[in-house]
Amino acid sequence: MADTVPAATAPDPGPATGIPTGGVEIIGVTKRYGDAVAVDDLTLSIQPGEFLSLLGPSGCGKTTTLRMIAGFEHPDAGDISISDRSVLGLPPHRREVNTVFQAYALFPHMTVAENVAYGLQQRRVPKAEQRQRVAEALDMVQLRRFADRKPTMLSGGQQQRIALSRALINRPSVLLLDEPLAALDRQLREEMQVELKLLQARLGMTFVFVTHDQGEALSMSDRIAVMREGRIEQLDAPESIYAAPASAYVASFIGQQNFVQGTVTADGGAIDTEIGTVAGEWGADAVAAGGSAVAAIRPEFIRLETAGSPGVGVDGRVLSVSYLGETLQVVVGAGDQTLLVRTPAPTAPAVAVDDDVRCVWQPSAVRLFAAEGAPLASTHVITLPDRLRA
Ligand SMILES: Nc1ncnc2c1ncn2[C@@H]1O[C@H](COP(=O)(O)OP(=O)(O)OP(=O)(O)O)[C@@H](O)[C@H]1O
Repeated sequence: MADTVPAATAPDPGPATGIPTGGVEIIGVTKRYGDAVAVDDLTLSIQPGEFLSLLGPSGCGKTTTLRMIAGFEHPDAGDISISDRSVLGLPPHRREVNTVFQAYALFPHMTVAENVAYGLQQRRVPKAEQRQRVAEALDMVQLRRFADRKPTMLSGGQQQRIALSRALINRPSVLLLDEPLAALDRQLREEMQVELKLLQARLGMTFVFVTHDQGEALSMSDRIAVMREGRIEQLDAPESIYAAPASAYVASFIGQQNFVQGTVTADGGAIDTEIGTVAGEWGADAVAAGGSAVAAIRPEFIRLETAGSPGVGVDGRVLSVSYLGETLQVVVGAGDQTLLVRTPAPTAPAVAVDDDVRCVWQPSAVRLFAAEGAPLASTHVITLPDRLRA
């Protein structure tokens, strides 16, 4: 995320071949920096017109992957093709891509229209055509009325939309976006997410979007590639990643989870834990009987009932109740384990701290995974106050 240089201009699309433009094939790509492997034998096929997000924690190789597609970095091994042609060895400006960075780097002394026209000017596109294309590009982001203003007279969100229209004006087949919304405040970011998705659908252009924000990836993407240490851990539609994560890592990275550690039972379909036997469905590979595993239950899949009610679950005591607007968040202590429960506020049961309750869930909502060696990234862990342990 260090670039402050406007994205390179893209050439006009190649000759019509009948092959839809904008597909990206990454085949067995590795990138090393000294001894560190930033991207590790990565293979990924991005469809023309797809909105694909690369999602993962800092340092997992998202930006390096994007920069190799753009041509700012070069793989040590493997191949990358765009619209069915290998781009290895091609400089950024000869690829059918353009990039939008987090730092939008608009020229402050130029007007909005001059900023957007910059790439066309460099390519000596005739003035009349420049004017028409700038107007079109500003219309795409609904900012034509600001054409004569200086960027400093606009909000952060408007400046980012100008950076977008500057990247779109050369009609790239693929738009690469490296955390373009990270600098915006939350409300603006959410508005821009909707706008970006609408724009992408309208243009039918391939978008490759780098983010470490799972909400952003879930709300915009056709598919999400969850990355870990230079590799793809899971590639799937947002709803599949959310409902059926393949590993505890993916489960911990997308949404919130209650993780309960245990040992796989003899029949292999459950784990024995501190809060009893928890049955569920295996994420990817099942662990053999007696092995260490973890059960993951999302807060919104747990229902609160009165203590002693029937149903699969566990009895506990309410430790805290927080009103979050649309939802009520309740933390329940059961032995040394705490469970986070989230329930729609309008239909939430009336519960208060120290109430005895029963947390109930459907076994089909529980995912079982092999226990990870390292602690899970966003494992829900709350230390019980001593007074509540007794
Ligand atoms: N120019 C470089 N020189 C040395 N190491 C680098 C360089 N660029 C990236 N790396 C290393 O490669 C790994 C992957 O970095 P990369 O920037 O692709 O991750 P990322 O997932 O995009 O992280 P972030 O979200 O923080 O940008 C990291 O360990 C990083 O330190």
